[in-house]
Amino acid sequence: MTQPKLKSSIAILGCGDVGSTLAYTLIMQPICSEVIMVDLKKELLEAQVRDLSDSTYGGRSGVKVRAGTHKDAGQADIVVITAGAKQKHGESRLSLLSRNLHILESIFSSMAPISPHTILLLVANPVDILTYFARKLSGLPESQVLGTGTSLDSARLRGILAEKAEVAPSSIDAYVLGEHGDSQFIVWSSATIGTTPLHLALPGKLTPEFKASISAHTRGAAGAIIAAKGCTSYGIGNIAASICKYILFDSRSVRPISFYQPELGCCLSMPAVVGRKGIIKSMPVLLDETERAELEKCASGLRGVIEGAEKELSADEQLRKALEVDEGV
Ligand SMILES: NC(=O)C1=CN([C@@H]2O[C@H](COP(=O)(O)OP(=O)(O)OC[C@H]3O[C@@H](n4cnc5c(N)ncnc54)[C@H](O)[C@@H]3O)[C@@H](O)[C@H]2O)C=CC1
Ligand SMILES: CC(=O)C(=O)O
Repeated sequence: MTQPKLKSSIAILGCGDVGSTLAYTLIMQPICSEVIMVDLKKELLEAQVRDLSDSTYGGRSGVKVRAGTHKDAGQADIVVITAGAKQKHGESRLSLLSRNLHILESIFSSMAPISPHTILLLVANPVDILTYFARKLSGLPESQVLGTGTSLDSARLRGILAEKAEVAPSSIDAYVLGEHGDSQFIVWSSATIGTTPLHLALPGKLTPEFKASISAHTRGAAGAIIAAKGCTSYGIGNIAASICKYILFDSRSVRPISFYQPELGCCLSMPAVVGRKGIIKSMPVLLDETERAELEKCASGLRGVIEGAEKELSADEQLRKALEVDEGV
């Protein structure tokens, strides 16, 4: 007779600023019974595990933190990928692609074989492109591969609109969709405060200038924080932990998440129901003409980036094969 599974484990690949903040958030809530930390930097890994473990001894969270290998990680309930280079001041997320795609490839070859039940959550940037390739490299069903996408941008949007409307952020229902990057767009047409459409809640304020300044704030938030402190970590730590909770608790929360969009040929954020099996279903979204055009433009840009990356991967593969022949492997 098989024993019931009592543990819920989350593996975090990359225990730098984002990975360690996520681990700390998972412990403090608490969201799972075990956090497995993985990093190539052995000293950093050990130090993070010791420091995070220290945070568990005084409280009642009961979460066990341990260092693991990539292979261990591949058996966890959720694998969160934060491993990768981060933007320097003035760099775009897309400029990280080549470095982080190679890291992603090496992660999947070290993790194999991945448990068929694992849910993958991509955080490393550019997150939509890496989610697309993680889907291919992992061999997991599409519904089990998701990226944090514009969840963080939507939280930032909530924050600024809450300030303008002088209400709690939790009362704002507004989404940033598309790319977690420069081509993201705000769905103004369906934004509400409570049940009140935004144009009624903020009478006379929704001018093109107001919208442009809110979009610029949301799009530029990461750059502004990185310019001053070198990374962003608390916002994404909380967002990634919440998504882990929706999964392990099968909460069926509707969030803007990056996942594969068959009709657009790429991964980008659209509202989805998130639960124990990952993306339970996508939620239809009503877009006006401008928003629809923004979505098409965003998807076409992402498809262009994917095509370029696919060429780079196939050139790498050819080079690898040629070297193997040369070396008589
Ligand atoms: N999606 C989002 O909203 C956000 C994404 N990010 C992204 O998250 C990523 C990580 O950012 P930080 O933690 O600040 O960077 P960091 O440099 O502090 O940490 C990255 C860690 O990954 C490790 N790593 C590299 N290759 C690895 C491998 N093969 N296996 C295991 N670990 C490996 C490094 O040793 C390093 O410790 C970046 O790509 C950043 O752009 C950051 C904030 C928000
Ligand atoms: C770094 C990043 O992607 C963010 O904070 O939005």
